[in-house]
Amino acid sequence: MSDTSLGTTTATEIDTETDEESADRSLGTETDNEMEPWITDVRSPILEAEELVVQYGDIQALQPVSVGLPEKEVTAIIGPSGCGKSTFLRCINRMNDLVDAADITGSLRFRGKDIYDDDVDPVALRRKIGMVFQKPNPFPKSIYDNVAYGLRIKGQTENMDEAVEQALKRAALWDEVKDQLDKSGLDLSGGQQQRLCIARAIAPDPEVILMDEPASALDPVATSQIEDLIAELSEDYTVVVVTHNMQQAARISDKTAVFLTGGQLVEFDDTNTIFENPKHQRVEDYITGKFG
Ligand SMILES: Nc1ncnc2c1ncn2[C@@H]1O[C@H](COP(=O)(O)OP(=O)(O)OP(=O)(O)O)[C@@H](O)[C@H]1O
Repeated sequence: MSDTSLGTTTATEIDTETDEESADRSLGTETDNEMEPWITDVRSPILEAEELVVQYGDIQALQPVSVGLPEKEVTAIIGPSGCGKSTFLRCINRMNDLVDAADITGSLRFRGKDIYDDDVDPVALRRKIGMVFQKPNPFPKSIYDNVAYGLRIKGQTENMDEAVEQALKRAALWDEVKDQLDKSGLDLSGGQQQRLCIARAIAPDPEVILMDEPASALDPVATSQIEDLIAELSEDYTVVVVTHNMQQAARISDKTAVFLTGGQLVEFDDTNTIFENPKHQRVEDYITGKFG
């Protein structure tokens, strides 16, 4: 395993749980609780939510959510507007820490370690669990400096050129920008900017990449490039992607989580099953466009 240190917690501590124990817990005793039926049969999930609840003041954005997400696969999160998709995604790298009103209970484990434990440094966590947002948001800096940013924060001083090149290649942007690395990231097209943001997220060598509607602000060609890129990235990374676009979810994901009104995770399964043979009528109604 690569460096999974989350601040003061050592990789060794995180490693202490065996795959078997992890799977046991994910399949375990919680199934007798009606509120969390989607402890799934994902073996050795890299991320596990257990009874995760988010409240913004009086608004309960997430009902108790329990789910295990598979490693090096793409999980799509779908559901109607306001059902808690972004809230769930932002919990995974503690972005909701930045929202004063957010009250989070339950647990969310990354490789068995609860990321809400006191000894987890959120900044270190976000290097392991990077995020890409709906609207491309490159820094007003050069292409090179955008990608080098996370590496510098991490304290890296050597082999910067190679690392920047590698990240740009992995984000399928290198060929388009290799001769203009000093150009401002803001001068790229929307699709290029989003791939630059993906390069910035993967430069510090994360294990998980969270994407919140990464293509919804892009044209069809740029969208298709991002979708192809997501497929490539899942060979090396765990990708969790929120999308409003059900066809996109069906195209790009291995697993799909369906959240419905009230912040309830109603169904989680293989993407083919969700789209072809969902277990819940409400999910079928949503998938077939009867509501939402
Ligand atoms: N910072 C916040 N303060 C208060 N309420 C919030 C905040 N962020 C989200 N909410 C509320 O929490 C609920 C879930 O919001 P969230 O953005 O997670 O849903 P979503 O499914 O991602 O929606 P969309 O598809 O429209 O982006 C909504 O009722 C929303 O209004």
